Amino acid sequence: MKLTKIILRKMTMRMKNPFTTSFGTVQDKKFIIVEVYDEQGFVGYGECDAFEAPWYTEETVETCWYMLQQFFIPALLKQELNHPSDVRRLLMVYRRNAMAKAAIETAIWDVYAKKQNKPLYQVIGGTQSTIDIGVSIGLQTTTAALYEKIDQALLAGYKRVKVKIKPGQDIAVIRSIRSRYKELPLMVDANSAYTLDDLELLQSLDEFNLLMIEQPLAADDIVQHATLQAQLKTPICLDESICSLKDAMTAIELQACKIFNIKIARVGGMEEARLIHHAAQQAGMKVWCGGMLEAGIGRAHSIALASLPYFSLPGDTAASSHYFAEDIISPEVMVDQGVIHLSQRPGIGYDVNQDAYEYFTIDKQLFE
Ligand SMILES: O=C(O)CCC(=O)C1=CC=C[C@@H](O)[C@@H]1C(=O)O
Ligand SMILES: [Mg+2]
Repeated sequence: MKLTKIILRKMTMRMKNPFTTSFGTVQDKKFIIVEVYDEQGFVGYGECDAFEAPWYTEETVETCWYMLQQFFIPALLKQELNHPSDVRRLLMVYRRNAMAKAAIETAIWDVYAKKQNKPLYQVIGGTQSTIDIGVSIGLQTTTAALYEKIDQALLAGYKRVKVKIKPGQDIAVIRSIRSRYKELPLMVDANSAYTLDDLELLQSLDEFNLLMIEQPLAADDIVQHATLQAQLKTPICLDESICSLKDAMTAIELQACKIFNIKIARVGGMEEARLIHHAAQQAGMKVWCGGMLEAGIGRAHSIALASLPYFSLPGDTAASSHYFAEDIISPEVMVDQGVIHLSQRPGIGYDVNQDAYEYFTIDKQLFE
């Protein structure tokens, strides 16, 4: 397979509701789409999940555009590729910049699957034709607003609820949720808002029967997470700390967590995500697929990933309509009573909705 043409698009889509974490708020989601064409005219799509500001990881929309334009596109355009897994090796000489790498690598996986006339999920080794889905609820300003979001999620049939916490908006909030929803499969995500000085506070979350606590400490605190996990009953799930297979192996070795949230963008591509899945399986750790408030193309890739055999906990890939009034794919991602049925069509399994796609494009660059 040879890539003959690549198009980068900068897009912006207004989210139905602003999403707030311990870092800040996203209302207008800016992102990049990578379109790759091969010599036979097949086209594949990848989405870059970086946010506008570097609060989740160090990458931004602009740094990803730059890395793609200056390094990753020149490295891959006109290259003869035997398999999409070659991309991981070809881009390894460039340090980090995982989200920019993942955007082009996933587009190449899509082309490859379309050339094989097979659904991407089967090409990567996925075996589950349905996957369970939960929702992630951002920080709310009132308890009433939080209850309303939880009620909506339950009404739609989502399989679990994740709520964000931060210092000052933690124990009392979780206590009130738990007293109102006794059986709710519930977890919390701190997005690195605590330190080991908060040990007692984090231990007091043990009484609420949470599925897990996601990323309580800083991204580079793998050792500190091991210290914390040894003193908590609730499983720790690592998100921001795991940016590569190597990070995953370190966390396994140190017993820093019991669960990984795998995101294709954060780890640098579909191949790295698969390797982390396989390592977790060998180590007996649980995995699930996170979300990045992505539009339909990123969402489709995450859905394919979550079909790998060892993904067992509900993911964050909620329906398109949960985030946006209109998505850039057709059909949109639908969730039926908390379940997504994998598309059996070739590649990512969704078409681009051309009208919406053009409408949300704010910049475009062609490489040949
Ligand atoms: O619904 C989704 O796409 C998941 C939303 C979500 O929880 C997150 C998205 C992006 C960054 C973080 O705030 C966060 C996470 O940490 O998992
Ligand atoms: Mg998280």
